[in-house]
Amino acid sequence: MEKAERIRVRVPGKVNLALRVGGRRADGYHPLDTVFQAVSLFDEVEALPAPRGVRTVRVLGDQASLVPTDESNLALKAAQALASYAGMRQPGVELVIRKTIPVTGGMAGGSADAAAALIACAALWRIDVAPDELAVVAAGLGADVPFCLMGSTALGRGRGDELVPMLSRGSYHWVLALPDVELSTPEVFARFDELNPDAGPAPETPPGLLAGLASGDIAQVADNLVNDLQPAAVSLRPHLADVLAAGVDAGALTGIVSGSGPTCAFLSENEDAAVRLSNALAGSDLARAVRRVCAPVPGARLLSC
Ligand SMILES: C[C@](O)(CO)[C@H](O)COP(=O)(O)OP(=O)(O)OC[C@H]1O[C@@H](n2ccc(N)nc2=O)[C@H](O)[C@@H]1O
Ligand SMILES: Nc1ncnc2c1ncn2[C@@H]1O[C@H](COP(=O)(O)OP(=O)(O)OP(=O)(O)O)[C@@H](O)[C@H]1O
Repeated sequence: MEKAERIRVRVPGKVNLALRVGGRRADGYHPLDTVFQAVSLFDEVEALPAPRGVRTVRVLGDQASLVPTDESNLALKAAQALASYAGMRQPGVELVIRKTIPVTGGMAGGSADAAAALIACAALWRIDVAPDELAVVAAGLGADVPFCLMGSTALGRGRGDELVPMLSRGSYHWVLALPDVELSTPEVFARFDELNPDAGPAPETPPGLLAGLASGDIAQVADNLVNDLQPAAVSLRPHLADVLAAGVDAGALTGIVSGSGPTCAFLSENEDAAVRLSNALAGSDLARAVRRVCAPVPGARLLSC
């Protein structure tokens, strides 16, 4: 009997090193000027053959119960979008998601699963799709999905889905604090609107950030991290201010809210400093979990076995 095909894709979460946000557009989205960096916190998506018309998803991991398994699951939506793009009629797939990226954490967890599902289903269904075409399908699924395909470090404009890969030197050691509070991305953008009623086009990414990334100067990168959604996230969840202060007190070069939050990301000088910081934060009761990651890492990739 032929062995069932087993396709696995690994995909990283992200932090935004700069997240400059402009005023709400007529379509409800906000213009962004952002620098994404993919970090070594990975979800895994497995695609198994299923009968024609049958598409299911199972989610495994600590926070699995927070992820829908109906057609609103972003990985299932990705499978559907790819089938439509390729003009296939009802191809089947059984998806299994192993989650490590925090759910509604501001690290693009659902977007990552969508990106991984695109690669996994393309392999399972033997669709020969060029990376730039896959990026178009990805953008239709959500603003962060194209970056989850690309990974590494990239500049994002438009809704965040118009990407240019960036020159980046050096290895970045982050400590992520996952506070025990919830925040939804649309809610944070809506609070941004209340706080910035006169916002115009997205402000520029600080030139010092681009220079620091190009030269691998971690201190310069740390000095130029910026997140325009941070005041909105902190005003909705004031606890985040305590988490940010605790990370800096415990030795981080600096700390920022990741994307729309609530995850707080702290940049450390080197790996030893990151170990000390993560121990200090894990010993506090400010976060439900603390993770140490490095960056940048590649985007969604097939695993060979
Ligand atoms: C906060 C970030 O993670 C930063 O990278 C992204 O901007 C959010 O990306 P995402 O979650 O993939 O976004 P989507 O799933 O496309 O949109 C979710 C919601 O976020 C808001 N949204 C998202 C992106 C953007 N440029 N402007 C927005 O206002 C909208 O309310 C939208 O309905
Ligand atoms: N495969 C999936 N994994 C995680 N969340 C999913 C998935 N499919 C749908 N969702 C839903 O999407 C919403 C956003 O979850 P997600 O984990 O992507 O948040 P996030 O990381 O804050 O997003 P972002 O950083 O892209 O704004 C939640 O309501 C979640 O239940």
